[in-house]
Amino acid sequence: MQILDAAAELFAAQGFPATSVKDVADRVGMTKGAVYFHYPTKEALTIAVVEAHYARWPGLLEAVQAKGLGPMDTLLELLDHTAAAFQDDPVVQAGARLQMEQPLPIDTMPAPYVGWLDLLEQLLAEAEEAGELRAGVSPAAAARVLVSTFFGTQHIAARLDHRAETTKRWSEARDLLFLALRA
Ligand SMILES: CCC[C@@H]1OCC(CO)=C1C(=O)O
Repeated sequence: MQILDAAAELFAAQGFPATSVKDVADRVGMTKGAVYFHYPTKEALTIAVVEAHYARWPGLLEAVQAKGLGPMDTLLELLDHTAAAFQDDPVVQAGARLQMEQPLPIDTMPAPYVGWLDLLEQLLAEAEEAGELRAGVSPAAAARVLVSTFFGTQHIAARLDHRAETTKRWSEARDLLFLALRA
């Protein structure tokens, strides 16, 4: 197991305060010194986990775009796979929990939400170009609604059922939202 994966599992399960570098070292079967060789501080390891959370999305987007779907279906498929990642991927789960806990100075952590706001606005603008977005719907406003809804859905899933129902909860929100978004 990689150090980052072990840290993600611990951060996802018990959060930043309750997780020590020693816990990570024990989980990955290394000494603390070996972990510190790769990540000089707990804070550096924390930032690396949050960065790894965001690094998941470009590859997922590429995989979905390779299916050659229309823009609106690409958007829908991307968010469905993202919901599955929040349900099953400890790195994604750890990044989300760390962004909620904000254990480090705000300017040392990646900015939350902005990557998704930009990407979804771009995909919705492509949908508008293709005549797939309901007339009068602003891609920027729709992106904000989608990000807020997705964030809230994954957060509630985390608090109410340890993320076991994330994809089910997202599909409920998705079905209603896309009724309003599709032309
Ligand atoms: C896609 C909704 C936004 C997403 O949900 C949890 C979280 C963690 O902060 C996110 C982010 O920062 O982009």
